[in-house]
Amino acid sequence: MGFEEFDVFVIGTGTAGKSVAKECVAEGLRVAIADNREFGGTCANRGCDPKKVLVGLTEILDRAEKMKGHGITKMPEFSWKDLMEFKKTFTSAVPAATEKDMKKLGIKMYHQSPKFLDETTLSVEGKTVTAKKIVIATGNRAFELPIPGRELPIISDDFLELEELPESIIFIGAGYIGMEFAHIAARCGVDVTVIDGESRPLNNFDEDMVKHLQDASEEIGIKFIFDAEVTEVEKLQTNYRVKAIRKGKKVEIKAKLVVNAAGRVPSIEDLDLEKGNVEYSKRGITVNEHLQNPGNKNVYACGDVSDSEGLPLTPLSSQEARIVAANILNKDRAKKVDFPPQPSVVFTLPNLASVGMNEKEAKEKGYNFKVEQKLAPKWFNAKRINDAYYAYKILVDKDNGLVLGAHLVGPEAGEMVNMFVMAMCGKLPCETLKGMIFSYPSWASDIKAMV
Ligand SMILES: Cc1cc2nc3c(=O)[nH]c(=O)nc-3n(C[C@H](O)[C@H](O)[C@H](O)COP(=O)(O)OP(=O)(O)OC[C@H]3O[C@@H](n4cnc5c(N)ncnc54)[C@H](O)[C@@H]3O)c2cc1C
Ligand SMILES: NC(=O)c1ccc[n+]([C@@H]2O[C@H](COP(=O)([O-])OP(=O)(O)OC[C@H]3O[C@@H](n4cnc5c(N)ncnc54)[C@H](O)[C@@H]3O)[C@@H](O)[C@H]2O)c1
Repeated sequence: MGFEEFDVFVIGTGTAGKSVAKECVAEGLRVAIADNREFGGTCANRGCDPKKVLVGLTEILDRAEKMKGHGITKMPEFSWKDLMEFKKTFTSAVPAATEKDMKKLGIKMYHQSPKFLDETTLSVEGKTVTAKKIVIATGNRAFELPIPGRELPIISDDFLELEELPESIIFIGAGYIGMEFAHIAARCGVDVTVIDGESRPLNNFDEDMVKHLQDASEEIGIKFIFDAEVTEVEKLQTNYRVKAIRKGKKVEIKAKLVVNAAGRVPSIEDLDLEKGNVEYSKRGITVNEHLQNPGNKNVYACGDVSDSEGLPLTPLSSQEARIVAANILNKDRAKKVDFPPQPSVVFTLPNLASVGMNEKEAKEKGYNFKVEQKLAPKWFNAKRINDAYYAYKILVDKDNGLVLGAHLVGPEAGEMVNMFVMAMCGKLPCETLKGMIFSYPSWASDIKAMV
């Protein structure tokens, strides 16, 4: 049994963990990092980045489909196999490159889940390791459905590795993953059904915008079954059968493949948190305003795994990592979590994007606000590419003209929402936005007409 001492031990090599490790080692601290999977985390290996590479191809198919009869005479042909090869050029180098980077910086690496032995001691790879500060940045993992046949569906990690697409897929869950992957599959010719226990997709997004997305999804052939709690998955000879209860009645559907997109939960079960007096709940590692654990003040948590007000999204993982590093290093910059407006985008086609308050929140908080809302397919930007799905809902504070929330659906909503982030962070009133000069014709230039 060896014994090693560190100033900081980081658990998890995703966006959050590697940022903390790098900042701390740069300041001369002795830093170690551990991961029980390939280094580099979810976003780069099996999340945002590879997903968006696949979306890139479907953008071409979508554009071509919409321009059929307006100049496009033949749909482009595509090869899923070649697309996956292209995707691998983004992902396959990530683990080795991450390790090389860590090694160069002098960060000690471990390739196993550490377990707490006490408040400052961990056991990893057969060694006992002590650290003044321990950072938990283990992210989320797919939620295992508590139903018979739970082992039969694949998860998003596996979808992103599919050598070929099956002829039909059932997605359990109409959240981010279910909707984004359903769009990819449907545009590549798969017969797609999405089943969800709620009465609509993407429950946290604006209902009106989601309705447009649902219409667009149905237009590309996606079938939805709502209010249906999945109760069992069965393997048949050539298909899988998904059983659900919908409004008291049994529903059964079949497909060649089932994807579990029913949510993600904190990855904390291997850490023996009790031994380290680390407080946690089913939402993740409990943190105070310094992202420090109230049970064990030597422990910080950041990224998806922290039970903070930050959404489980990549930019929030970076933001939280900055705060944790600043606290460990005792730096002057923001030591308390203070989240700026958090944009969230579902990369379906059209994109669904949102930042700030919805109408219910604005009402509850007592704002005196107006709602600027429109379906805008006749505006030049959408019309020139023959896209029927372009809509917005902007909440404006009547007292000072500031944007309280922006909810968008459209081909470039994922980019446009960032303009609203700037307006909100910069506290720019609508009159100021209207007086700005934006390039034309560009999607951003539409913002002046939206506020
Ligand atoms: C399919 C998919 C698509 C997504 N698309 C987007 C998107 O478009 N935009 C966006 O903003 N967000 C997206 N996300 C979310 C985004 O990936 C996460 O918010 C982000 O990666 C979280 O970073 P993190 O560092 O907190 O955790 P992670 O990147 O998940 O890193 C955690 C690391 O900890 C490791 N680990 C877990 N348990 C242990 C343990 N016990 N011991 C040691 N190591 C452990 C894991 O192996 C992993 O490497 C997507 C997620 C998925 C699944
Ligand atoms: N574009 C992005 O930013 C992006 C993309 C993918 C994932 N993510 C991150 O990953 C997280 C997880 O995404 P997700 O799509 O897995 O989860 P989600 O929470 O967004 O959606 C899960 C859906 O599954 C449904 N569900 C759960 N159990 C069910 C059951 N038994 N029967 C029927 N329906 C059931 C829920 O009602 C919900 O609508 C997101 O919250 C987000 O943080 C982000």
